[in-house]
Amino acid sequence: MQTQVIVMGAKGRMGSTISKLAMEDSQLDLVGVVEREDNLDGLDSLSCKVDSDLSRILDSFPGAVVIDFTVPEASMETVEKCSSAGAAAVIGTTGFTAEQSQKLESLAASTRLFWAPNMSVGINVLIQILPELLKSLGEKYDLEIMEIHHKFKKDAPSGTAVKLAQILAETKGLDMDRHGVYARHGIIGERQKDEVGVQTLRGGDVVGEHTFYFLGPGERVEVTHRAHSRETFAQGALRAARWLVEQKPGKLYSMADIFA
Ligand SMILES: NC(=O)C1=CN([C@@H]2O[C@H](COP(=O)(O)OP(=O)(O)OC[C@H]3O[C@@H](n4cnc5c(N)ncnc54)[C@H](OP(=O)(O)O)[C@@H]3O)[C@@H](O)[C@H]2O)C=CC1
Ligand SMILES: O=C(O)C1=N[C@H](C(=O)O)C[C@H](O)C1
Repeated sequence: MQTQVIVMGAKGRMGSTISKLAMEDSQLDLVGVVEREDNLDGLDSLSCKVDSDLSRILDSFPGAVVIDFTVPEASMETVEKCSSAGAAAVIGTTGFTAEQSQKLESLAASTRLFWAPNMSVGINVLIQILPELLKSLGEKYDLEIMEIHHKFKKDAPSGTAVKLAQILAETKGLDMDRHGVYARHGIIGERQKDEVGVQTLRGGDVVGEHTFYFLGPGERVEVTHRAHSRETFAQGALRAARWLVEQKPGKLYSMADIFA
């Protein structure tokens, strides 16, 4: 039985990649794509329903999984529509406010919802193992994170850096709301022991690069993840869609649930 998928933002960098791979996946049926009213041309090659209104497509395919890698305000609208229609949603969008994230958590009680800021295997394996590395290194090792992305990226720091910074900060007994340092400039004085620095670089066509620095006495450990193609994220999103369709509402699922 094929899993029906609907892709939001089908002309976007991620939406177009996900649509392409969905068409090539024998376990999936790309039944619809959504783009803005004034941007619907050139999508006929996808051989599926093309519309500017998700609800109209969901009327035809109520059992579909909606995949949304767009912008926060659009993704929130997607989730609301899926919740009303009883459809499942895989969200890859980053840059949500705290309120929007809370809304996703609350809607997940009654809607099959999946959100991950990075759907590559590599980053999600690092989410599992970096806390243990940091614990093993001990409290003398300062934590800093740097991320590099293409010049078109609208949010900063990346959702990946935000998520891993919080996880690793908590491993050190810290909290990014209090201990996060996102810019350093001028006479800043000595680095405090309880700082966690997150630095952002933007330029070129970098798909996504994250380096985690563990800086200790006389040595440092650096762990870098480099995404070479958006297909790594798209394959993760399609894997999540195949998995989510079999789940029940109850929590905001993430890649850790698939890896479990
Ligand atoms: N979780 C993960 O693994 C990954 C997450 N991402 C995240 O996915 C998101 C999208 O990234 P990317 O594909 O590079 O971005 P793009 O800008 O290439 O695509 C965004 C899409 O959203 C659409 N869009 C923008 N604004 C609106 C709106 N107000 N209403 C409806 N649709 C809208 C755009 O449509 P239009 O073309 O008409 O403007 C476009 O199709 C980002 O948040 C990024 O961080 C990216 C890669 C991996
Ligand atoms: O905007 C992107 O491109 C990416 N965004 C995600 C993030 O913000 O972490 C994931 C990936 O790094 C690519």
